[in-house]
Amino acid sequence: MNWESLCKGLNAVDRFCASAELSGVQYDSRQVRHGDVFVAMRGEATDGNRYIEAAIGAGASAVVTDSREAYEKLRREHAQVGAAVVERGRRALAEVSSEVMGHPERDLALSAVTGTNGKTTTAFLLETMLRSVGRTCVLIGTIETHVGDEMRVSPHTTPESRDVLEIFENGVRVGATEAVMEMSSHALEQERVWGLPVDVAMFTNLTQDHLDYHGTMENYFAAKARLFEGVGAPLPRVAVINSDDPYGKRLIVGSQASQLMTYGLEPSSGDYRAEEITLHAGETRFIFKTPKGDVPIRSSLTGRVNVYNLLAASCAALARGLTLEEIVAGAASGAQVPGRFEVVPASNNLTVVVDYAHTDDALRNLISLARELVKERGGKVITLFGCGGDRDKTKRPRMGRAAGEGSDLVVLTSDNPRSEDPMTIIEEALAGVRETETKCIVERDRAEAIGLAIRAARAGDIVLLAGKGHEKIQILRDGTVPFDDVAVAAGVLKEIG
Ligand SMILES: CC(=O)N[C@H]1[C@@H](OP(=O)(O)OP(=O)(O)OC[C@H]2O[C@@H](n3ccc(=O)[nH]c3=O)[C@H](O)[C@@H]2O)O[C@H](CO)[C@@H](O)[C@@H]1O[C@H](C)C(=O)N[C@@H](C)C(=O)N[C@H](CCC(=O)O)C(=O)O
Ligand SMILES: Nc1ncnc2c1ncn2[C@@H]1O[C@H](COP(=O)(O)OP(=O)(O)OP(=O)(O)O)[C@@H](O)[C@H]1O
Ligand SMILES: N[C@H](CCC[C@H](N)C(=O)O)C(=O)O
Ligand SMILES: [Mg+2]
Repeated sequence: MNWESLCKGLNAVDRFCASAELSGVQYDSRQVRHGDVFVAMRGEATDGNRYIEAAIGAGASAVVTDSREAYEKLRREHAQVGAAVVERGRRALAEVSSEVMGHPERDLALSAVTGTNGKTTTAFLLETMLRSVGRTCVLIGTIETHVGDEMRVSPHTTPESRDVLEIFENGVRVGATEAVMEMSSHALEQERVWGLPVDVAMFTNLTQDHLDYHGTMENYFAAKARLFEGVGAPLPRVAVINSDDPYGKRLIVGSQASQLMTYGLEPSSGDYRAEEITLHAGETRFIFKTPKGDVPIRSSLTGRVNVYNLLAASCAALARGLTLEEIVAGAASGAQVPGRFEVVPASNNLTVVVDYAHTDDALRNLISLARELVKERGGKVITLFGCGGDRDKTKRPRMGRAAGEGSDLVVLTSDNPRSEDPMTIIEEALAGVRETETKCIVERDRAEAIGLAIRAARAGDIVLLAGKGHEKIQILRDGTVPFDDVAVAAGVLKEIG
């Protein structure tokens, strides 16, 4: 690709078309290789424009900048380098990446899921269903990225457009026809998904999280709603929306998609419903009621929240052309989603569960599920949790309260403290636990705390290890260390025999 032809198509305020061959696109100067175009964007932590010299030093042939000043400097000092100044860096990044990579997004039918909780699980479920009918898929989300059969680790839930498009391009190469991805509110707000044509858009739910970033629930909702408006792309063809959720109801009223599929458990709500639900540890069954007929769904996922996730994925699978029978088979073939109600094998009648609940709503759902499961055997619910540092502080006391309200014992510990003092975070969460009568043990060291929680349990009890799910690291002020709730719990269980 030649910069001259690329920059002619770019929606730039001003540009300088030096003759340069381009090999790739980068938005991080540290990744630039010879012949790349570097897109310099202002951020919150720093400003990509500060790294233009470094990018040119690393071999950038052209620079797209969102700073007039940087553009003028480039023109004065680097006449051999192509340059363009744009209004919005992330939009330009998406447009340039798509052009350079040959528009891979046009070759994939994209299903995207947003909402506070359930995105990862729903995306996994839909991918499983699509794969079960032989389609080759790309999956992008919090835990893993899949390119056909290849598995990669995910640095972000929703990467920058350049990285999404590269994954798409890799997918197209191996014959993928479908892409399933989570779209986080951060990514929608920042337009990391600019220009991606969404075929099926799914909404799970909206409850409090990320107010450090969005400020208010209305802003947070507006960011999520952007998925249904098309971000630099046409409106999604099909909107799949949870009609039991108050914010879902608002999306339904405003929906302009040519096909709207509403789902829920409440009798008066969705066109696609779950009835006759039976919930056990490791098995969920319900009748999937649809305008096209009713079928029995069985899945190895646990809990009511997963009925919602199964409904969302099933609706999306229908929209992607699967039959009801194929959906039944796909749901039954789904394996464990890592760190989502993952039961750690134990031989002593204790149930230890690792789950990614990291909001008050998710904790409440998790604890009430555990309560249902121990009810018959008269067991107790022991909940271990912590709150992430450098994240929404207002959710801390809410999480504390949610943990205290439903549990028989709370063990309050660290999650990922990041740059914050772990004890300060714990104090903020403790204020919420103290609003309840429940006994609370505080232990800042998560490994120690897991030991305390499991050792406090008796046969028949459930121990919930919440917040870190699939994560394999702990992010501390002094650095990042390997950490795995499942492995730590398995170690303790082995010790106590
Ligand atoms: C708040 C937020 O979303 N921040 C993300 C955002 O940062 P930013 O726009 O402020 O960018 P910045 O760090 O100031 O850098 C500006 C520019 O300079 C560039 N740069 C920077 C340094 C350098 O040496 N050279 C260089 O070129 C950067 O690549 C960037 O293009 O863009 C950066 C580049 O992609 C991300 O690394 C960064 O993620 C931070 C680390 C983060 O923690 N993000 C989280 C909150 C996030 O996005 N989470 C959601 C999921 C949430 C959920 O699942 O509930 C996600 O989608 O992952
Ligand atoms: N549909 C749902 N409604 C409410 N809570 C849910 C739902 N699905 C899952 N959860 C809870 O939320 C946790 C996270 O689930 P999941 O990873 O699927 O969500 P996510 O939206 O991808 O989260 P994140 O934004 O942090 O990546 C689960 O471990 C479970 O406790
Ligand atoms: N992806 C989300 C969830 C993080 C979960 C929890 N382990 C934490 O670190 O707060 C975030 O970055 O806010
Ligand atoms: Mg996720």
